Amino acid sequence: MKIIKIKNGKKVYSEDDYYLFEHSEDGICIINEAGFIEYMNTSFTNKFRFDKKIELGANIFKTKIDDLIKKSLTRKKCIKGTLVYSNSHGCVEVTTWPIFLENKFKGIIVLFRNSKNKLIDSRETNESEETIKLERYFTKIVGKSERIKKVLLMAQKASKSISTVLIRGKSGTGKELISKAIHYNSSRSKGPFVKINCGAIPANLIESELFGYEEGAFTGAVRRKIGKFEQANGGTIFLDEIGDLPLNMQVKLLRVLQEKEFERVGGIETIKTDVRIIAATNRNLEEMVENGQFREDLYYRLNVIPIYLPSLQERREDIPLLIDHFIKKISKKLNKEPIKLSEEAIKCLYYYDWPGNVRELENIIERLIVLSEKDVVEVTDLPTQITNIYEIVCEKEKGYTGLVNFKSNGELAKFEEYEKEIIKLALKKYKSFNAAGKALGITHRTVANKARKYNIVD
Ligand SMILES: Nc1ncnc2c1ncn2[C@@H]1O[C@H](COP(=O)(O)OP(=O)(O)OP(=O)(O)O)[C@@H](O)[C@H]1O
Repeated sequence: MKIIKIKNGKKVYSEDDYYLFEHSEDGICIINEAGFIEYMNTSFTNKFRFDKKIELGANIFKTKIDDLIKKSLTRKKCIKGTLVYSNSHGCVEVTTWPIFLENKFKGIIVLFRNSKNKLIDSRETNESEETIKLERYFTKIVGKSERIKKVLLMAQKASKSISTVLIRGKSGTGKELISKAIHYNSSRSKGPFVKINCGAIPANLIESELFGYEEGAFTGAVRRKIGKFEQANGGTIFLDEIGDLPLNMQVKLLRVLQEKEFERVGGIETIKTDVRIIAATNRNLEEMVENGQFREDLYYRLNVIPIYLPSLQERREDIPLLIDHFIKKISKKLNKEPIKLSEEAIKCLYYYDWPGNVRELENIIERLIVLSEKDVVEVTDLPTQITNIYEIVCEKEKGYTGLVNFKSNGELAKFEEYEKEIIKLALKKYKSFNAAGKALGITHRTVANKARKYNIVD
């Protein structure tokens, strides 16, 4: 019996790995860690596939496959439940198991079975369902991972209050996006949303930027200027990079937070303000407080509702969805045909560490849309900083599992075995004795000698 599988983005026929599953009455589906369907047995295809988009190579996050299954993948957990389908198929019992190979999450196996208990007419799971639904502005923020869902629910709750919010997270994780969603989902949405980047304005100008100035306040102040706090009256002010605010300005900000009033630079009139404050930073404010660089009282005033945005690395399962989102968004903006990425190219993006987070992903997709001349973008079309990491991941998948767990039983191997693997890896990655030697900090002659010794080259 022939079984179709997907390997490296291509359909291949195999009689080996999944042969036994073909004899099962139960529907069986295997989904990899990035959400791609790698295998479906005949029973699943004939009896349990209720959405045409559920096919080999499809990503489950783009199908109507049940949330229970998506949840099992994002949580890397076993989940049992009864699904009720509105058509003639009735109740189906679903069980999922996470697959771990050498402590690395590889995906899930999903088993579908017709339920004998026809009386069950509501879904039962051992997981508590999220009862709160995301509202309009938050549904636009892409992400299905548990971590981002928690952030969005917290941000939605924050939007219903007037308390100060402090958003933490590395650059490009979406802090500004979340703060806008909080504002536009709040009762202040008709008021202005005003942003100021505290890190981008020189220390001597920040006071007049925040609070404005009166005519003649300093040389060059030819007429009165309204500051950001006045502009934001009735709305929200977003203080980005709050950790960069100089200490003397921190005192003034504290007064606005406590008394809701300030004076323009060079002015005597006290101005009342009605502004909701959302601050953001990627700096460690707690450490700054300890070192005396950030006022403790201001820290507590700001940190009323803390929201931590995870890096993209911490929620890799959102990468395929974000890729899809940016392809649609950017190709529309640039008036270009949407590109397609091969399954392997998506996997490659999945394994990259994304130091610049979602912004970096957005920029890469834009670059691919602008430069791509092919129908399908392959791994070789991706920037080398991304493919280098992928090569190492592939090496690991082929058996090289890192120095400590080099042997499958977890024991250390002989020193020479490590050396051989390192030389092999370096030559594969850098192609020449010279470059490999440079990377390893040894001479090209040593690399060449060792490569011969271990029969890596003739
Ligand atoms: N979950 C998401 N869904 C869709 N787009 C996102 C998401 N997260 C971030 N983006 C996009 O990524 C880009 C960077 O986001 P944003 O400017 O909000 O990050 P940031 O954390 O404020 O960055 P910085 O700290 O550098 O100011 C923006 O174009 C934003 O629209």
